[in-house]
Amino acid sequence: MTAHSTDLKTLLKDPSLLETRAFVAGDWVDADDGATFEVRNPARGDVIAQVADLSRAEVKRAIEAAHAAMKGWQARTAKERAQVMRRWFDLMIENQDDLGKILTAEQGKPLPEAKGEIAYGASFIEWFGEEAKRVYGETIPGHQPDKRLTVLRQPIGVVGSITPWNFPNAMITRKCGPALAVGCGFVARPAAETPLSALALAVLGERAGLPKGILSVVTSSRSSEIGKEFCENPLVRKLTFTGSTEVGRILLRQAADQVLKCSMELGGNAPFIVFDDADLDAAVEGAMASKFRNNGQTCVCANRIYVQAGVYDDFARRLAVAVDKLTVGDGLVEGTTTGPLINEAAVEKVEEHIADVLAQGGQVVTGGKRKDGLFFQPTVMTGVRDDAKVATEETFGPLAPLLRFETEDEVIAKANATIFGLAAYFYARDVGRITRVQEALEYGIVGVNTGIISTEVAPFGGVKQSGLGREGSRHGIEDYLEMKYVCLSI
Ligand SMILES: NC(=O)C1=CN([C@@H]2O[C@H](COP(=O)(O)OP(=O)(O)OC[C@H]3O[C@@H](n4cnc5c(N)ncnc54)[C@H](O)[C@@H]3O)[C@@H](O)[C@H]2O)C=CC1
Ligand SMILES: O=C(O)[C@H](O)CS(=O)(=O)O
Repeated sequence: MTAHSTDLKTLLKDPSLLETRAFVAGDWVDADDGATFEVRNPARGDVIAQVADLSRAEVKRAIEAAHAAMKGWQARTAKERAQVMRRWFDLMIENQDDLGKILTAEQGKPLPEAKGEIAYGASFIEWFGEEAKRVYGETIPGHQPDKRLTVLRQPIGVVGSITPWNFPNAMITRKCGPALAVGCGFVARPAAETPLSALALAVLGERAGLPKGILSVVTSSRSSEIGKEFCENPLVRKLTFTGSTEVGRILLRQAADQVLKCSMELGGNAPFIVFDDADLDAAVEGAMASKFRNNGQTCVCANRIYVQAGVYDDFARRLAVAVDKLTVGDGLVEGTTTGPLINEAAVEKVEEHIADVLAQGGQVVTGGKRKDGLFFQPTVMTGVRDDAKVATEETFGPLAPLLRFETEDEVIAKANATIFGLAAYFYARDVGRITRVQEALEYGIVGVNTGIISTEVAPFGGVKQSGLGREGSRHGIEDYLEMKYVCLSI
């Protein structure tokens, strides 16, 4: 670990963005029992903050306050709510540099990438502020002469939100954007690894004019306890979760008791397919973007790279050259392209996947070893078998495993042979092949000749065991609305 500590406050233009109290019912509070948990900088290992460690009692108060605040918030017009959301967006962009530094300090991604996440996260606040003005109802021709039928679309109610550490800003705004824009109350429980970005978001939301109590950020190290409060509290009408499929299953089981409506953005195992008619330079560029963004810690990262036999060796060589240009280091240091992994378990997972490929006779082309602390060499491996752990489990780290294939039918079958179905990518130029492959891949998102697919204007989400529902786009607002059919007899 780097010796020097991270004195975050001195790095910020506005140190008041570095909040360590929880935001409950419109007040900044310590935990009732004064408990706190540590937040560490994964690049340096030092403690950068002690944050309020809430229990269910405080979360219950936050839920009740969100429920109470909805009446007044829903009484405002969609335009008035949109104006608050727009101010929130503007404040995020004005403070992008500070928000980026806070994010890099607690999550590790390089500052340019962190600032990119702030812009991406802010785009959901902007987008759904606008979308809220277009939540239309319906009139339906009556089934009897004296009947007038209408359909209303109303805010679902209080939303409980649980999010991961890998995108500590955008994963929250992708949820609270639509929820708050339509008039819901929102209680966010961020990952304990990265609470500071969520708290800074609330500081700006309060400044933008969100009414007292409509948004809470309940920081806690006791994730399962908070999850149970969300699932068991009768005032909660919606649970929205982003994280692993394993935890998604736990929450869905818990939510079943109240038949609680859930949105789930879960794990992935993205295939990245390079056909022999691909533009190899473009394919290398796409693989670099998809595989090594956030040091491989995204649910839509290329997890298995299939290369058609005729271009396998050439692609492997070109990819290794590009990977060797990456600069691993502290995300707050200029020039760093690749930060640390989030924790020791993440490092060990990458080591386990590499060892497994080697044990099966595969080779390391470049990288392959951990560096000091939580840093890891970006790695390319060849000779990877279809039954390797890296082909069936999500690595969530900087490992690019290359698997060889012969035919289109063979690679589609292999790409689809997983319980996951979030993102898939392929590079080809033949229009018939592009059409056939994009239709045959069983995924919620398909990148064709691109490795980056994320945008607020398109529906993000998975099929199979990668999730339920969609976030972003005009569809993303549906998860925070209920439909009411009114049958008027005249
Ligand atoms: N589909 C998507 O958009 C995304 C999926 N993921 C997936 O999540 C995993 C990596 O992120 P992690 O944060 O490690 O995932 P995780 O599933 O371990 O944790 C996600 C969040 O759930 C909380 N949590 C854990 N156990 C819980 C429980 N029993 N009850 C309530 N909350 C609980 C954690 O504290 C964290 O805030 C990977 O599998 C990745 O693919 C991560 C980000 C986005
Ligand atoms: O958590 C994630 O991995 C994000 O959903 C990926 S993205 O939205 O930034 O592509």
